[in-house]
Amino acid sequence: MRSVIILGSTGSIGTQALDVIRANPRRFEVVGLAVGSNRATLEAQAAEFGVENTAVGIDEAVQLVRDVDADVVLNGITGSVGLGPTLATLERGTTLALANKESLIVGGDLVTRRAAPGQIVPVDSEHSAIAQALRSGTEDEVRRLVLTASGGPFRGRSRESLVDVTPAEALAHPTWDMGLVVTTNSATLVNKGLEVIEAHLLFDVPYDRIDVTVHPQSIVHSMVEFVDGSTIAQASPPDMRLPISLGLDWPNRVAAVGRPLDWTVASSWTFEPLDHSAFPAIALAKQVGRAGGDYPAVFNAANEEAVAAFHAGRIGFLDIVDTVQAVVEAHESPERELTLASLAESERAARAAANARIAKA
Ligand SMILES: NC(=O)C1=CN([C@@H]2O[C@H](COP(=O)(O)OP(=O)(O)OC[C@H]3O[C@@H](n4cnc5c(N)ncnc54)[C@H](OP(=O)(O)O)[C@@H]3O)[C@@H](O)[C@H]2O)C=CC1
Ligand SMILES: CC(=O)[C@@H](O)[C@H](O)COP(=O)(O)O
Ligand SMILES: [Mn+2]
Repeated sequence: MRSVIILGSTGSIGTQALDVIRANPRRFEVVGLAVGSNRATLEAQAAEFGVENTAVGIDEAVQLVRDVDADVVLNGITGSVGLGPTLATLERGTTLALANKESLIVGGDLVTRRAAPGQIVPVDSEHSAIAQALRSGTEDEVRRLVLTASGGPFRGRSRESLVDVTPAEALAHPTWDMGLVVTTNSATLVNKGLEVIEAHLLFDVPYDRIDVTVHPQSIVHSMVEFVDGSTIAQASPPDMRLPISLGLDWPNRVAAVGRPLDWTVASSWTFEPLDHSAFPAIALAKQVGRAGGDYPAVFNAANEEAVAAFHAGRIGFLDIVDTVQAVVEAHESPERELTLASLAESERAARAAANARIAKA
């Protein structure tokens, strides 16, 4: 029996994790639940799963992780606010099933340095796919990681045609049903930019050996190219319960957690190159990833502010990445060593810079 703490239990990742656990009551036991503010759903979940330890808000989530014994903590909180619980989990020595990519990207080596080998198990679909594919070869046999991107709801559109797109259009993801922030990030391709940095930090592969290809069907979740020219891809219908289940009990597979591909019907999987002129976010993310230090945190913080402003009707869709780019370009990294305190200050300054630009838009 694996004991599990779920952070963000009311969200898309959290509720799908509870689906996995509900279907496998002899394999998993929930010992802690944390949410942002949705107390009513939290209480219903705690009653259903018999959970005594619950938390509301980030400070309580950090305390929950510190106080409660568990085999694995699933971090399904959205945003860089998830950094505290990520660090608390690693410091306690508990396995971290990581959906909250922002905490890794923002913390960078402040996070990776605290993690024992294998302590972080990726839940993000692309990184779970890569982790599965990497089991086919040794580290020095890996030539390249290839992340797939759905292309989002605006795939194939020119930059000019995106000026007036609405939040509702941006939230109409073609293949995945996810929370508001990650869905918006899929539309701008900021999500894929973040995922390139996430892949670099998780698998220690240099940026010039991490590629992205657009795969609108979201069936191939990512690939590893090996030195002999062989490429191993992980494929399954788009359903986060599969990578979540692997995150909860890596490297063991949970039977019947997802439906397999149906080979009795005709289907096509297609791949196409990125359109960097319409979607500059991935090139920008690689630039901040290479710069390192607090640059990824600045990129993410500016994006979080711009996404909120877009949904509040304060800026247009193209202003999201334009704001991030302007904040990153104006940022001067402090000479001092990166610490949690300096990171918090860099994020605060980036949010202020983003909001100053948004106010003028
Ligand atoms: N959804 C998906 O399929 C995928 C998601 N991810 C990543 O997983 C993470 C979660 O995404 P998703 O589930 O879609 O997001 P949702 O918006 O659906 O859920 C967010 C969860 O975080 C909780 N939360 C928000 N703020 C706080 C806080 N301050 N303290 C504690 N809990 C908080 C929310 O609680 P409340 O309901 O009370 O506000 C909610 O439970 C993101 O990092 C995302 O990028 C990665 C791959 C796929
Ligand atoms: C399911 C998942 O992992 C998301 O992060 C997904 O990758 C979003 O899809 P795209 O960013 O490829 O549109
Ligand atoms: Mn993903």
